[in-house]
Amino acid sequence: MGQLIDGVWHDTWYDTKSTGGRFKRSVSAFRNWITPDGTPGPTGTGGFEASTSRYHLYVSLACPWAHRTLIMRQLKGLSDFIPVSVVHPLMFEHGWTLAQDFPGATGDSLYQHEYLYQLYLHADEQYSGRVTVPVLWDKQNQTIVSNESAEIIRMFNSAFDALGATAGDYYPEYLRAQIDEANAWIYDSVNNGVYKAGFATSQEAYDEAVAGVFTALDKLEDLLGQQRWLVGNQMTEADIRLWTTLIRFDPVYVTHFKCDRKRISDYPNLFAYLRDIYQIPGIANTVNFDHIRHHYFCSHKTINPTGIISTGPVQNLMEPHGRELQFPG
Ligand SMILES: N[C@@H](CCC(=O)N[C@@H](CS)C(=O)NCC(=O)O)C(=O)O
Repeated sequence: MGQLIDGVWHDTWYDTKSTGGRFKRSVSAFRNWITPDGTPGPTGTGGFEASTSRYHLYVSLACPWAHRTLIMRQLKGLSDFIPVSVVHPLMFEHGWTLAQDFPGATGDSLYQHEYLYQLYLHADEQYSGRVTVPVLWDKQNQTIVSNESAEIIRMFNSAFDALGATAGDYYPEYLRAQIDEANAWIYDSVNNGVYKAGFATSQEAYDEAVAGVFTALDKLEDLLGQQRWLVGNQMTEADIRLWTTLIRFDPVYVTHFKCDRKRISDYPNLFAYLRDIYQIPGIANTVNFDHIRHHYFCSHKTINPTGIISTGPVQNLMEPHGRELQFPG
């Protein structure tokens, strides 16, 4: 765990001293967009035209933000267009590494970098900031298109459609306002809420964050008892974004991040919704509990110094969920 400052790696944990024990996630630095014709997207510069052979994705299978991009890549049938490199699940003094001594860790097939921070330096040798996954890489210009998962999934959703991506729009025009609204409160209270609880270094910061997590889960339980999906009557990116946190909740966040008032399996609607999405063809293959559990329990030495991995819950994610019958059409 660390960061780059003017192109030099520094091994430092998150600073919560200046924020009253509160964890604040920094803003992603590379914000360009792949578009069908290479024109600029909502942020960044142009020149990143959709292509079937130009882009590459670096992910951690442990990371909920990177997991969003893997799910959208799967749903949109982009696996042949956008190959993936998977980092090692353990993250210590060099940050994410491309070591291969863990099943499923692929190494860096493009440049054989040892550490992910070297990829950031490859893009910008003076880079300052955190070195995070996911990273969407442009092989042609040898640079980072984007390291913001929320924007990468929108590119995957539509930029490759004319090149043969699988049909399906997970950010349809007519639902955008509602999706944006759902994303905003779910990000703050759930996706990032569990991290705020887990990385809090004051009781007050923890109490505030964990209350937010469970107020939001109670609200979601109620909502998902009335409708199959978060927004409208189709699966959207809002579901993908919520789901990558839910799938990690019982196996990790309950114990490791002290989000232990309830488990997802204690919420009937949330647990059925979790299984509904898990059982969509191709989705289960994006989930790797070995990477997830090893990463969190072993890498966060400040909150779990022994590195002991808890025994974990028994969950049957293949149990029928019945939501298609509960919400027909
Ligand atoms: N806003 C980013 C956040 C990505 C992020 O924070 N990834 C974590 C892994 S779960 C990471 O790489 N952390 C390393 C660090 O902060 O040094 C996104 O959604 O893409």
